[in-house]
Amino acid sequence: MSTAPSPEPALSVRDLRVQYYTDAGVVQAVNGISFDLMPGERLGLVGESGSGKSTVALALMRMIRKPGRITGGQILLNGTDLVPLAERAMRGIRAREIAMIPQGAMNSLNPVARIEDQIVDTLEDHATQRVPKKELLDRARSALVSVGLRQETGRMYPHELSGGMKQRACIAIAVAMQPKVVIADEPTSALDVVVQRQVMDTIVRLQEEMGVAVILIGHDMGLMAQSVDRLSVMYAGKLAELSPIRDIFAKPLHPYTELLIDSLPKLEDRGTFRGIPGLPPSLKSLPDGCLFHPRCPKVMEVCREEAPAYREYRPSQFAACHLHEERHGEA
Ligand SMILES: Nc1ncnc2c1ncn2[C@@H]1O[C@H](COP(=O)(O)OP(=O)(O)OP(=O)(O)O)[C@@H](O)[C@H]1O
Repeated sequence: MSTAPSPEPALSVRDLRVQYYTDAGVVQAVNGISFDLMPGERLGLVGESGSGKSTVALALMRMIRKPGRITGGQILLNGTDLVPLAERAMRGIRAREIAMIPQGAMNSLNPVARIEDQIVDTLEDHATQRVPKKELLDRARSALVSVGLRQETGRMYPHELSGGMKQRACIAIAVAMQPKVVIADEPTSALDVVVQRQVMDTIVRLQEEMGVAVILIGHDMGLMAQSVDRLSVMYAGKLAELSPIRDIFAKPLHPYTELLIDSLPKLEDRGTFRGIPGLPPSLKSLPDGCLFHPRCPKVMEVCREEAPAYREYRPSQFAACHLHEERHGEA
């Protein structure tokens, strides 16, 4: 029996660490995370506010600024580790190979420039050779059409666009260079639910048409459920779990994932809100053992002392939890 070789990941992240050196102490924002993003995959990244999601996104783009620094790990894109790359080399990769729709992007559009000119600027900034303006404009306009906007939208200024249109314009800017990896940091926040769905559908459709690999960052597991192939759950700068979307809802490995799923609003318990008791730890002084142990309903003695390893406990399901370590030992 022959098995087809599995494709090379579009992006491989290994033991990535980022710290912010603030006057109040060192913030350990990303504490050693590892994952592979496969070509054409949609990978979700959820977690509470402050769990380090945006820091991961910025690190992957090599855009961490002072007082922050990548303190360890590898980011492998087409076999090249981006971490030690000189900024000059990185400039040739950003937008062309890996692009980001930053958090709040739609409010950072230049208010005095037409939308198509903003796309042309990005294309010009990252072009390796001089391209005639007419061709750049054509590419900008087709990027707008690809995100479901009319070509004429390109002649408009940001204030003439609705929130959903502005966010689509930002997506057009990110995909105009046809990168292999796109990171969308909370692309639907500040939009109403109907427009959220439309923007998410646009990202999914574009991903399918372009075959690009996408990392979607957000809070809303429900919205993610309908849009991603696999979901990763971040807690206090680490990955608690990464599983295919069906498995994560059907049989989550990590108690934190279970609690996140339980806290999703359900029709049958209208009016009640089930939150997760307690607060995440301060990233300036992390607890010993498992970072989730002070809030974990299934805490065991070992969880207070030893950090659990992040492993593949079931086929394609990764987690860091001693509950499975025991079973692992028995197996
Ligand atoms: N420029 C900075 N300087 C100092 N600390 C920072 C900086 N940026 C982020 N942090 C800290 O790093 C930690 C992770 O922040 P990050 O923004 O990555 O989290 P997040 O999960 O994206 O949160 P949110 O969902 O609210 O965007 C937080 O404790 C935050 O206060």
